[in-house]
Amino acid sequence: MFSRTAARALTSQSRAFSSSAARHTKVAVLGAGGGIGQPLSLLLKLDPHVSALSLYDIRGAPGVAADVSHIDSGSKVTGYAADQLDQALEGTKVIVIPAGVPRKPGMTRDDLFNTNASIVRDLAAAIARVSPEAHILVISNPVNSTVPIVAETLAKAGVFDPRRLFGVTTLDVVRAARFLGEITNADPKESVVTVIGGHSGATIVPLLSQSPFGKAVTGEAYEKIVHRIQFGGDEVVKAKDGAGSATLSMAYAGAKFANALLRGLGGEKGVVTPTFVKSPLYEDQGIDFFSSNVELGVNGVEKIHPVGPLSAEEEKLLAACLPDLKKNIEKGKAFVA
Ligand SMILES: NC(=O)C1=CN([C@@H]2O[C@H](COP(=O)(O)OP(=O)(O)OC[C@H]3O[C@@H](n4cnc5c(N)ncnc54)[C@H](O)[C@@H]3O)[C@@H](O)[C@H]2O)C=CC1
Ligand SMILES: O=C([O-])CC(=O)C(=O)O
Repeated sequence: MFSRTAARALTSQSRAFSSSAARHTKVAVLGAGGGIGQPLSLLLKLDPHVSALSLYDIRGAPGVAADVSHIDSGSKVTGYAADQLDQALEGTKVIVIPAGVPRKPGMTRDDLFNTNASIVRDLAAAIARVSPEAHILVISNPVNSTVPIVAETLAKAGVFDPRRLFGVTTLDVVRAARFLGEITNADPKESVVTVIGGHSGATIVPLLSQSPFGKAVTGEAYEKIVHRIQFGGDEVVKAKDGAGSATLSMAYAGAKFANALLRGLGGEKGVVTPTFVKSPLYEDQGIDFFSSNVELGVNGVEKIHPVGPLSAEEEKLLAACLPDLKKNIEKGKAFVA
């Protein structure tokens, strides 16, 4: 049993935590009118850490903002039209970017490069000018290339801080937990899987051997679940049959990652999740962006964790990942150079 003094101490500690976790952050969504942008804006409106929500798109953001702004949570929502990007970015601490075209059946994520590279570069250039200290969460595909594009654009402007740039790979982590839960009958909250590498096909490397549930999966079942995690995006593209790619699960994943970052920025300790960041882990092989578990804190990236022990199968998956990832990163950098 707690003594009265201990109970009082706990209460004041939890008050202190809730005040550090209270609404204090202005967040922008660039691409807020889209399939991801709309539900993501809704979920961010519900996040207790968000004090203001700035919704921008080249079309439709004021309407989405008017709609979301009626929800009875504490944050203030403002929509911005195509010619109001600078106003949308003013004073933002966290910027989430789901702007750009999605896949249709038969396309790879890399097929989106020609359209999305310039969209992301131009948004990054505006961020460099108006809100260079913001934390930037890149959802737009191909993530393996768009994150280096943002990094190079910020670097050109002299404002790149690797602690504040994140490729959102959370959907791979969400899928891995769900798919593993499905085959092991575990609650997905218990069947969490670290996913490393990048965000497309063979560059997605799930580390099932590090999960108590995952390490029990072997043989054909192992091959199948790895393939499903790597190509989960294709399942949705195929089922939507020309109407786009994952939007609702991605909005959930984007809000989940944003919440983790906001908790870290608010001073919560021990917030660790995979994300695609500038990373030293495979730099000796010319790969300077990589997703692995990252501790998020008051400055953004606090600590990049090593990948940990890998099974023989995972070593093979990683060997297949690295050359593809390297090409994708180089393509992004070359675009800005
Ligand atoms: N990282 C990940 O795990 C995932 C990434 N994606 C990617 O997210 C992106 C968006 O997907 P959806 O929302 O389904 O597409 P969408 O076409 O429904 O929405 C994209 C939005 O971006 C807007 N947009 C285009 N150019 C813009 C600009 N310069 N500034 C601001 N907004 C602009 C469009 O007007 C549109 O509203 C795609 O590239 C897709 O591949 C999708 C799912 C998962
Ligand atoms: O598959 C796509 O094009 C969208 C995406 O990145 C995903 O669902 O993982």
